[in-house]
Amino acid sequence: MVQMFEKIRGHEQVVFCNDEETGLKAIIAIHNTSLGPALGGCRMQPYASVDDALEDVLRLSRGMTYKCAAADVDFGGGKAVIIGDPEKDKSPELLRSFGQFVESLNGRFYTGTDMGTTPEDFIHALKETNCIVGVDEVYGGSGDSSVPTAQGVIYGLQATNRELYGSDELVGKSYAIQGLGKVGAKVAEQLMLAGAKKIFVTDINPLAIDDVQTLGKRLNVDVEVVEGEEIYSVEADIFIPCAMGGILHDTSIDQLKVKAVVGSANNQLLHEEHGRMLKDRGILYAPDYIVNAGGLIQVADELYEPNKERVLRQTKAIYNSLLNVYLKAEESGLTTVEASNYFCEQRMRSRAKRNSFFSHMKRPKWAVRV
Ligand SMILES: NC(=O)C1=CN([C@@H]2O[C@H](COP(=O)(O)OP(=O)(O)OC[C@H]3O[C@@H](n4cnc5c(N)ncnc54)[C@H](O)[C@@H]3O)[C@@H](O)[C@H]2O)C=CC1
Ligand SMILES: O=C(O)CCC(=O)C(=O)O
Repeated sequence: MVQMFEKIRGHEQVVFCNDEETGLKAIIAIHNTSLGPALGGCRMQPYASVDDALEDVLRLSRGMTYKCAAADVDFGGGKAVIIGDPEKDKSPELLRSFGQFVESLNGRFYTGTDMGTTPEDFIHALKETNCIVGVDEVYGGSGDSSVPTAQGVIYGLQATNRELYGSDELVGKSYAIQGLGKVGAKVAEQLMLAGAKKIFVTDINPLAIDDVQTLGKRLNVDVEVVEGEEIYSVEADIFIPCAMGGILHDTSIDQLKVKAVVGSANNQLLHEEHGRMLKDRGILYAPDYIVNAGGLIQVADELYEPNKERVLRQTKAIYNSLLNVYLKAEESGLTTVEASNYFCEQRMRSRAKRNSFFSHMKRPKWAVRV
């Protein structure tokens, strides 16, 4: 018992959802609601154990607290994981059952897609709860959140080029992209359109590789496909992780030949100390939760009635946030993650009295859907 509380230290609430009839086994973690109700996607994965699932949801939900603070949205950090194979174990009943558990939290947790789940899945959950975001526009949602996420990565790359080379220009540089899914493919396309000199890519999905190669030929950009972990050792200006987390560790950091890492993947650092290791190697690290906040900004905005223009404007703020973090890290000797955490914790402390625990219903300004 004591051990379990030790494990969830720092989190407000962890809910284990078990429905034997539909086979649902899920965990919802609410990390911190001092800025507002928790918001974060729901991942479905065939975790090897409940411990692995718990560890993932705890890390991801903590990341959401910082992401909300960095993006300046009045929401807190939460996330959910469903234990199961997204190809085999999904059913409308399972997703409705998940929706019922979300509803039982009475507006303390809003959720939507993440890896392994799609906006279509959540149409079933939406039948049981209003606390669902990111479904298609025809169902009242704001649609594909990977569009602003990819745009945010581009702003992050521009800010990083400014820091490294004194200019925002994406043109003439080389980039290494890991993962060409919803976000990575869009980033690759924008870089090619912006005149990138060369793009190294890797993905386990051959179709995603074919698409990017076809586009490279059409736009006359040199696209080189590399296998798996080779992506860590290519000679490029910036590495862009857009697949799984935990990929920046002792071995991969040793191999990196880039000047910076700027990508969408959540929880890129295996441990926070790896931020120090990157700094010591002279590699500029853009904290993932700043760079990949575009999707969050869109789904948070959706709860006040979707407005694409407003989302784009707020996503653009990623550029300045990142430059501020780089400056703070440079002046203070902190790593970029420590500098960024510092800003977020400051914001949480200053807002906590206004958006306090359980009080979102009382906030007069915004009509959060309940
Ligand atoms: N979609 C969004 O708006 C947001 C996504 N993120 C994060 O960004 C990352 C990418 O998200 P999406 O593009 O939406 O996911 P996705 O599932 O559409 O794409 C992931 C891609 O990575 C590839 N991949 C998987 N394992 C790989 C491996 N070992 N090596 C190379 N490629 C591999 C997959 O084949 C797929 O093409 C995830 O970490 C996600 O949590 C973060 C914030 C928002
Ligand atoms: O992008 C989304 O749909 C929601 C936000 C989220 O879960 C994330 O940023 O990881």
